[in-house]
Amino acid sequence: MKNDIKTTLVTKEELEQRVKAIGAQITEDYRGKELVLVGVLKGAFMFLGDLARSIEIPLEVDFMAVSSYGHSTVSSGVVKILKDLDLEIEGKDILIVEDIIDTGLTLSYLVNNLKSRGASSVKICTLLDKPERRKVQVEIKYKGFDIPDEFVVGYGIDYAEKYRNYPEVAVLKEETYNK
Ligand SMILES: O=P(O)(O)OC[C@H]1O[C@H](OP(=O)(O)OP(=O)(O)O)[C@H](O)[C@@H]1O
Ligand code: HPA
Ligand SMILES: [Mg+2]
Repeated sequence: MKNDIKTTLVTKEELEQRVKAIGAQITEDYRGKELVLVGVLKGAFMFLGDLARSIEIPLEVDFMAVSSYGHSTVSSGVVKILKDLDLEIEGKDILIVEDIIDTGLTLSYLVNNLKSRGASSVKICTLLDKPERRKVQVEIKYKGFDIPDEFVVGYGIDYAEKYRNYPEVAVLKEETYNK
C-alpha cells in the first residue's frame, strides 16, 4: 500500500492532536445538549470513531450513507440516500461528521434534509476541507485541516473503495489511478 502513496498531507500525529482538540471544543459547546453525531458513511467512520472517544459528554451516534462519487474522482452532483438514520432527531442537536468537503454538494443536501426533520440545530464537523473546489457554500462549525485541490485517500477516505485503512491523509501516485 505504501508503494502507491506519492505524498502525505496530514500525518498520524497531526490527526491525533487535531481530533483531540476538536473533541474538547465539542465537549464544551454541547454540554447540557442532546448531541447526536451523524456520521456520513463510509468515509467518516474512522474520524467519527476517534472523535467520539475524545468527546466527554453523553451522546448518540447514527449514520447516513449518501453517494455522489461512486467509483469516480469527480462528483456526479446528484446526491442519493443509500442508508437513512435509525434515530428520530426532532429536538436533538445534530453534528454531522464528515471526512471531507469538496464541492459542498453532499453536505448542503444533508444539512437541509436534517433541518427539515425538526432538529434543534444542525452543524457540520469536517476533518478536511478543499475550499478551492466549492460549488455551494456550507457553514462549517468545526474543521480539522484545509488541504489543496488534490484527490486524497486514507483515514477513512477511499479511491474506488480502497486505501480507507491507510493511517494518514495522503495523495496517490498518478500511475495508481490507472491500475
Ligand atoms: O463535497 P462533495 O463534493 O459532495 O464531496 C464530499 C463527499 O464525497 C465523499 O464521499 P463518497 O461519495 O466518495 O462516499 P464514501 O464516503 O463512501 O467514499 C466524501 O466522503 C464526502 O462525503
Ligand atoms: O479527495 C477526495 N478523495 C476521496 N474522495 C473524495 N470525495 C471528495 N473529495 C475526495
Ligand atoms: Mg468515496
